[in-house]
Amino acid sequence: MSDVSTSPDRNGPATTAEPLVNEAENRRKRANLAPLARLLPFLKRYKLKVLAAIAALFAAAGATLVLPSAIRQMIDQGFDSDNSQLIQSYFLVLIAVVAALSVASALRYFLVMWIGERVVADLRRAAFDHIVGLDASFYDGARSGEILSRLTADTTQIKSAFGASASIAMRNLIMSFGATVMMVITSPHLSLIVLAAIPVILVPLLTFARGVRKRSRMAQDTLANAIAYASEILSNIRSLQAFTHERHASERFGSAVEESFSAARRMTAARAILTAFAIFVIGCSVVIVLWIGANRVMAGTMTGGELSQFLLYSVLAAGSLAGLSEVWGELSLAAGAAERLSELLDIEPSITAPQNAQSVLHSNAVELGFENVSFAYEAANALPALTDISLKVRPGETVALVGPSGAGKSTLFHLLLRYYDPTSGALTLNGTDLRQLDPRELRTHMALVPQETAIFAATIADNIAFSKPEASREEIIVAAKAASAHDFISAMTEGYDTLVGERGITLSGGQKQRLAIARAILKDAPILLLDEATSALDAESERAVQDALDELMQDRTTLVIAHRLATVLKADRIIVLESGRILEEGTHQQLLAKGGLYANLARLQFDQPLA
Ligand SMILES: Nc1ncnc2c1ncn2[C@@H]1O[C@H](COP(=O)(O)OP(=O)(O)OP(=O)(O)O)[C@@H](O)[C@H]1O
Repeated sequence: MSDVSTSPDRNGPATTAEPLVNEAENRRKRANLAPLARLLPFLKRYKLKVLAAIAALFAAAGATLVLPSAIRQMIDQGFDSDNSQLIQSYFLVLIAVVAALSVASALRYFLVMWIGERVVADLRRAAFDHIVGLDASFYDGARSGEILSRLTADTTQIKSAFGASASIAMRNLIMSFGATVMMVITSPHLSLIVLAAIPVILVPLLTFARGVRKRSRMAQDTLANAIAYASEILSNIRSLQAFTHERHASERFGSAVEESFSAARRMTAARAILTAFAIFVIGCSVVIVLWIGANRVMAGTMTGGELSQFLLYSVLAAGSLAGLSEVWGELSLAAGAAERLSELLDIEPSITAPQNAQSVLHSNAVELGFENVSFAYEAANALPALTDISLKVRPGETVALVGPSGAGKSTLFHLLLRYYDPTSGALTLNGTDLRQLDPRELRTHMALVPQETAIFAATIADNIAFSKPEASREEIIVAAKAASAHDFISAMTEGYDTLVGERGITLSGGQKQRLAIARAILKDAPILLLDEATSALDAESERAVQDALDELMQDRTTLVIAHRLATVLKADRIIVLESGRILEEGTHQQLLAKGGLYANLARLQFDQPLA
């Protein structure tokens, strides 16, 4: 039997699921920076800070560009002892420039990092809000590890782009432009030589940088795979241990990590060579300029100060250009990440509220209807899971669903909860088509007790209040008492404040079920969807759970996937499903008398003397 609350995992290991997007397509798109534009709305929220950061950036660049000409003045005039007064004030000005540079740089750093962190925080929130609103058919094909990696690794990549890289790129752009202009002003002749050399330096640098980027992409992809695998393993750790699969898992994770290490190593080696190359080429060009300049100074066509000034500007210009080529790679990585995130943000949930959604009157008298409902899951080769189901569940009635595994019982619940819409036919609530309702509002009318209870790493009280977060402690206790859970909760060291482990690892199966029932009681919804567990509860827990369920089912329209004789005996009607069709319908006695599938199932499943 399946747990309707965790349908994404039902199709076996998530490794078989398709990746969200085609990887080759992804690589093609990564080549340009356009996807970063998608993030502009996030930036626009902080306009003032962005403007301040740009101002600080210009101030820092301006101060840096002032320094070489200050040094030239000092060399050409300062060492002349006639001007000793001048030189003193000159150094004071220089200190003021350095002070301005340091303040502007600190401001730039703070603002840019702040913006980066803020944008990523907003982006993570927006992505999470979006993801939790996506419908079941999205999760049928998604890997949770991959989604997590988008929420963490991709956003981190964007943070570094918005933080460090974007500011370095802008600073380098401004600096290379400013320094080039100053070079030309200082010495047009030497500038010509340097400008002619720029393509010789840049072309191989950019080509090489592309190789670095490709390798770094590979390192990232392999790491994402390793992380997706680890998250899959951790969420199934018990089964892993039960099948003593640890060594295999460690080997697989180990080799994924090693693969990502060697990809990172290749990237680092390429980067190291790039750095050596850049330093060599830039160094040589500086030496050549120095060489030519020195000859000009000796020939008396240039002053020593001019040459120093020019050299400093050319070092600044060349350094900025080299830096630019490096951050370009990082920016395009961030563009790749932004692209991946945008794809996720662009996925529209297919189950949405219609415009002018009708609302359901809150009342306990709810009638459910299936009118010629057929449904097939979207998965490739999926056979129809339900075919031509017509059924009415009257207000307050309890209908038990019985049938062999795969008959479509959980699918009926999925459609009622509007995880999916039927392929044809309609489901109704008090006569209104469910598609006319907001799925969120619809679900407030239903309480689901799944076969496997989702327990969160929180206190027992918080776990019960999951269905009604505003519930008071008294309400929680009343619900727990009605669910026969109060006694075992009170026996715990910290009672309702006891922390339970992730997925309720510290609780027994029966205890978790009773918490789920308490949750449903607290929700107090008029429709009850109950997926009974077959897990072997001892007789006492079974009775406790049964009492709790009886209490819960009172006066509610109830659909129950039945595994207990007690449940089918109490049901007003039993519907027998097979291969997605209704095969038989009636009370326990009527169906037994018929001697059909139900009689067979009852004999096998309930393992009880059949009255
Ligand atoms: N998310 C899904 N994607 C594709 N096919 C699915 C999905 N969920 C269920 N199915 C298929 O739909 C059919 C009906 O499944 P369903 O879970 O409703 O049966 P069930 O009667 O609840 O079975 P069980 O008692 O074993 O849980 C099965 O053939 C199943 O393989």
